[in-house]
Amino acid sequence: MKNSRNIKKFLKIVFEKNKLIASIAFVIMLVISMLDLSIPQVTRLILDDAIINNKTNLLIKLVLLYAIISIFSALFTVILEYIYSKMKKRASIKLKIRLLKHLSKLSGEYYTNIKTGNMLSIIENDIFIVENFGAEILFSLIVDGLTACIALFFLVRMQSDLLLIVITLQVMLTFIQSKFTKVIAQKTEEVRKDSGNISNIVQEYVSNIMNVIISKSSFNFFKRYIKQEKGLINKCIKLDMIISSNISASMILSSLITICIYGYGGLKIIKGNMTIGELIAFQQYTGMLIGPCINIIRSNTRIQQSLVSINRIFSILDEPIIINQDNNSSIIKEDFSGNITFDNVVFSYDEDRILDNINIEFEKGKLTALVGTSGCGKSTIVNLLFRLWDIDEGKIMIDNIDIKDYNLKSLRKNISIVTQDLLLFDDSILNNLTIGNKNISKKFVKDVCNRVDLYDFINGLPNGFDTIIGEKGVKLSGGQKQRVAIARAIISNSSIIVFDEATSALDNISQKKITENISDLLKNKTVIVIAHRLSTIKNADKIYVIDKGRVIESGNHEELILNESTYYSLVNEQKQELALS
Ligand SMILES: Nc1ncnc2c1ncn2[C@@H]1O[C@H](COP(=O)(O)OP(=O)(O)OP(=O)(O)O)[C@@H](O)[C@H]1O
Repeated sequence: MKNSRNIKKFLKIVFEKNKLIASIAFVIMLVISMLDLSIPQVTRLILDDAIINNKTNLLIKLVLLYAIISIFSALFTVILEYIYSKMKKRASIKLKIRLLKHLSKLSGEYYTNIKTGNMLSIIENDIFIVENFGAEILFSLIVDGLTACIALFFLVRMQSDLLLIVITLQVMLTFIQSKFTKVIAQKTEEVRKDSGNISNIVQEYVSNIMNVIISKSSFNFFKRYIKQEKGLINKCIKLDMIISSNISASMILSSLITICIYGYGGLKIIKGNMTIGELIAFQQYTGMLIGPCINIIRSNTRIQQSLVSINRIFSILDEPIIINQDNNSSIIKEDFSGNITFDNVVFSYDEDRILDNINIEFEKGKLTALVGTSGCGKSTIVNLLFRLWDIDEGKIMIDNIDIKDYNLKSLRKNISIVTQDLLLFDDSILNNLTIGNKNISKKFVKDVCNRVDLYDFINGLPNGFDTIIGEKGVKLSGGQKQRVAIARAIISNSSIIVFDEATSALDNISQKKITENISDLLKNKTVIVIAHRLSTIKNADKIYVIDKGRVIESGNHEELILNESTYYSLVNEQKQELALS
C-alpha cells in the first residue's frame, strides 16, 4: 500500500511537465522494438530465399534492408538515450530541491533527531538510484512485454515442439531469477543502511576535523569507522556473490536453450522438417523472447532496489510540517514594532517540562536580559520565539498578535539571532555579512564593521571584503567570527535582535567597546541578551532571572542587587571567581 502510493507520487514528479517528451520516448521505443522484430524475418528470407535459390538481386536488396533497419534502430536508440537522460536529470534535480526545501520547513524536534549522514545519503545516493527508475523502466516493461508476445507468436507459428522445450527452460530461468531477486533486494537494503551509518561517522569526523585533532579522538573515530566498514565489506561481498551467481545461473540456462535449438533444430533440418533460415530466425526470436523476459525480471530487482530509495526519499517528503508556515489568513509584516509578550508559556521538548508558566515581556527600544544557570531554559525561550518549536500552553505575542498568526517567513525575517555556533559560509566576508543581499549599501556595511571593530582587520586582508573566509570561517579567530555575527545581525536590520552568548569569545574591554558603539543602531529595536557574564548585562533595562524553567526574579541590576536574592548571589559568585583568577 505504502509502496504503491510512494511510486505513484514519485512518477507524478517524474512526468510533471515531461508528458510530451515521455510520449515521444514511448513511441520511439515501440519503433525500435518493431524494427528489431523484423530482423529475423529478413534473415530467414536471406537464407531460405535469396541464398538457397541463388537470387543475387534479392540478396543485395535484403542485405541493404537489414543494414537500414540496423542503422535506424541504432539511431533511435541514441535519441531515446538523450531523452531519458534529460528526463532523469530533470526529475532528480526536482526531487533534490523539494527535499532541501521541505527540510527547511520542519520543526526543531526533527532537526534534533536528524542524522546528517543519513540525510546526505538520501539526498545523494538514493536520488541517484531512483534516477534510473521512472519513464525508462516503465516503458521498457511495456515494450519488453510486447516484444516477448510478438516473438512468441512467431515462434508458435514456426516450431511449436521446439518452442515447448524452450519454454520449459524459460520457466526454470524465470523461477531462479525471481528467487534471486528477492534476496538481492533484501541484501541491498542492508548495505544501504550500513552505508548511511558510515556516512554519519565520516561526516562527523570531516566536519569537526580540527576538534577531532585537538580532542585526540581520531583513534575512537577509526575504531568505530573500521568496525562499520568491515561489516559493510562482508555484506557487499555477499551481495556481489549473489548477483554474480544469479548472472551465471541465467547464462547456463540460456546456453542450454541455444544447445537445444541447435541440437533438436539441427535434427529437424536433417530430417527435412525445418530450413536453415527458419532455424536462425527461430534462434533470433528465442533471443527476443528470453531477453525481454530476463529484462522484466531484472527490472523487478531494480524496482525493488529503487523502492527502498523511493520510500527513504518520501520518509522525508512526507514528514509533516508541524510548524504551520502560512495559513491563508496569516499576517505578513515587513516591520514589527517589536513588543514581545510570553503569556503563561508552558513547553516541554519531550516529557520533562522545560518552561513552566513563563511570563516575560521584551519591549521595543529596550534591552532585556535573560540570566540563569546552565540548562534553565534561556535558549529555549529564543527557539520558541523563532517558532522552531510551538509551545504547549499559553501564548507568545508580538505587537499583541499571536506569533502563530504571522506568516512564518515574515516572522523570522524580523528576528535576528546571534548565537555562539554561528553559521559561516565558505564565501567572501561581504557575502557572509550581508547573506548575499545585494541591496544593502556598502557604506552601511563598512560603518557597522567599524563599530564592531572589524573594519581594520577586513581592510588588511588580501582582497578586503571579497576575501574568502574558508569553510565555517576557518580563517577567522573566535572573536572575529563573533564580530561578523554581530555585524550580520545589525546589517539585517531586523526589529528584534537576540544575542545568545554572542560575546563569549570577546574580552571585557572589546565587548564593552562594541556594545557602546552599536547602542545607537539598536535604539529602536527589541534587544534580548542571554549572557553568563553578568557584567555584560549590567545596563539592561530589565533582567529576568530564570531557574528550572520559571522566572524567579525580575528588575534592573540595581533593583535585583537590592533584592539580595538569586541574581545577587550569582553576581557575587562571579565576582569571587574573577578575584580568584
Ligand atoms: N532539542 C532539544 N531536545 C530535547 N531537550 C533539549 C533540547 N534543547 C535543549 N534541551 C534541554 O532543555 C533544557 C534547557 O535548555 P536551554 O538550551 O534552553 O538552556 P540554557 O539556559 O540556554 O542553557 P545554557 O546557558 O547552557 O545555554 C536543557 O535541560 C536541555 O537539555
